[in-house]
Amino acid sequence: MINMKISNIGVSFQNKTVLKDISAVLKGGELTSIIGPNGTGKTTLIKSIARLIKSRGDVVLTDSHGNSLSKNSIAYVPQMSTTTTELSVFEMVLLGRVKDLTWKVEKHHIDAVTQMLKDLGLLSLSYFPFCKLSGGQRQLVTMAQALVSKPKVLLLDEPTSALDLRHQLQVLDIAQQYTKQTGAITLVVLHDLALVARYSDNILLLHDGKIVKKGLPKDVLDPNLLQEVYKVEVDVSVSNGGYTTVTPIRPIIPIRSSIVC
Ligand SMILES: Nc1ncnc2c1ncn2[C@@H]1O[C@H](COP(=O)(O)OP(=O)(O)OP(=O)(O)O)[C@@H](O)[C@H]1O
Repeated sequence: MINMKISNIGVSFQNKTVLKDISAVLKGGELTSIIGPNGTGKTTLIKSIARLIKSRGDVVLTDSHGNSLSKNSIAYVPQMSTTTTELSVFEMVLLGRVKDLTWKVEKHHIDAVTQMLKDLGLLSLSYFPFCKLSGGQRQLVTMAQALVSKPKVLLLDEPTSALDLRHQLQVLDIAQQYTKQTGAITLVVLHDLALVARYSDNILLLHDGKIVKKGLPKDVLDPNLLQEVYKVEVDVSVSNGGYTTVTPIRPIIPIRSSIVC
């Protein structure tokens, strides 16, 4: 089983501290959600783990024998791809295999891309230019590109933000299945706490650049804790179908007075 040890991650931008002493241990086969209010450092944390930005502290990824795994084992899917490439959807997803490609594209690469496009319902868009896709379609293609690279660590930054209800479930189902079947570590930034409750093995709750709680969904999705962090009264309940729902009731401080100009 792979293991990721995050120790004392800290990030500052122009002397402003954005992340402080973030430490956690993540295990293979588990999907962990990162939640917290806007601007609290979720994207910064995921980018630090992907080593896309400089940070203090350490991220050590090891296999079951304790050997270090390289940065190439990590796939990062950003919040929204703004790529203006004329490449087709098929070519974009094939780029996920770039580490394995030589001068020739082998049949197994084509098959892997075709299967991924099928799984995500994108096959009919195979030869459509990526730059002409809708926001949601781009999100699905970027996810497909990440998955065909068979990452040991899958980092997803708000992967459902542009998706309709069906595609939200589809993407998170696929991320969960991938995590369980391959033993990968998956970290997902999400705002929808009902989806968080449904798909997470663990949750990291961030506030003001710090982890205020980490643990199982039942422990982190606590109404009092959520009220304290999000400054909103919430109802956490279980539906007849057995799904946890988190309903915002009202802000505990008037919205207008919380706006800082
Ligand atoms: N390159 C940068 N330069 C300066 N400040 C930055 C930079 N990137 C992020 N920040 C600041 O760091 C803070 C955390 O940003 P981050 O994007 O990590 O938050 P987030 O929790 O992902 O927010 P959201 O939920 O709104 O996406 C914000 O105050 C943001 O303005």
